[in-house]
Amino acid sequence: MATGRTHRPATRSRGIPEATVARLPLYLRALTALSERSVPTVSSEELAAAAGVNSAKLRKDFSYLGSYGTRGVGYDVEYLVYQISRELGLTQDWPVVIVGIGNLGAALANYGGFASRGFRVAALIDADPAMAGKPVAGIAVQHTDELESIISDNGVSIGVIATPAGAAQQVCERLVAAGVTSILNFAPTVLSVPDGVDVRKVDLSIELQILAFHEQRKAGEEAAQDAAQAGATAPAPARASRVLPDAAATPATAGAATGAATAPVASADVRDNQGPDGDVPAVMPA
Ligand SMILES: NC(=O)c1ccc[n+]([C@@H]2O[C@H](COP(=O)([O-])OP(=O)(O)OC[C@H]3O[C@@H](n4cnc5c(N)ncnc54)[C@H](O)[C@@H]3O)[C@@H](O)[C@H]2O)c1
Repeated sequence: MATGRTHRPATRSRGIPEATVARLPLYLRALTALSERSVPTVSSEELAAAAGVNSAKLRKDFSYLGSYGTRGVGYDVEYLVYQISRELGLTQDWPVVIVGIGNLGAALANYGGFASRGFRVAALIDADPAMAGKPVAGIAVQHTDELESIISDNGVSIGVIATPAGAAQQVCERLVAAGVTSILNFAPTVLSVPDGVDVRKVDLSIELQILAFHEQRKAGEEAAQDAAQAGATAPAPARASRVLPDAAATPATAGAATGAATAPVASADVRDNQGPDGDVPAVMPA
């Protein structure tokens, strides 16, 4: 993938930790909002609060970009927008194809946030012949028969998969064979790709499960506080048993929250995506 190695030291693009890269879009979003309000400079504390990150982490992250701010003044908003955009490769146009134009694919196609961040939806592709030629978000859907020529004609390197899980691996293989080297996968399945191909996976049901985990922990903490405030009169074993039933209810809570809020994601999908990670971002490596 073109990342401008000619004008940047290779060590910089390689030396940025993945966790920092994952936070750069958060900084960029906060900085873009400041830029739109014509705010010229921002302190690390203000920017960290706006991005939801701690300020020491932010300063460390920006040191990887070679950006240290000015003491007493802060960071130059416009310059930082440019620096982060360049680091993320957003100073160039990225044509993207979306494959699978059902509920989710159509919603993604209609999302204005891609274009405003440099991702141009070059084509919408679906296997259903009845969809061919139908406009979605102002773009005529094309049949999968044309997938290879669409990729090469538009120089597409990023593909979005929004097909049912069962079709995703085959779609992925066709995309990769046609020249796509980065895939954003919404289908609830793990994709196998050759070396050199990056896959990121989005799973909202996992996010809901993480929220459910925090909800039950908060409930547990509140119960423990109540028990502590109740004081010496209550016997210790009774207090302990008051917290435990909530914790035991966690799996059911997570399942219910997921099923209710993400109707398209079947319960089998949720099981497929449960992993050992304690804190999985909305977009994660596949
Ligand atoms: N990651 C998430 O948070 C999240 C949320 C919602 C849905 N999903 C997943 O996204 C996918 C799509 O969901 P949906 O509700 O839009 O489904 P949908 O049934 O509405 O749409 C799927 C589309 O894919 C097309 N399709 C099927 N096989 C294809 C193939 N081989 N090549 C190209 N197109 C093909 C179908 O014709 C259909 O238009 C599902 O896998 C679902 O589980 C993920």
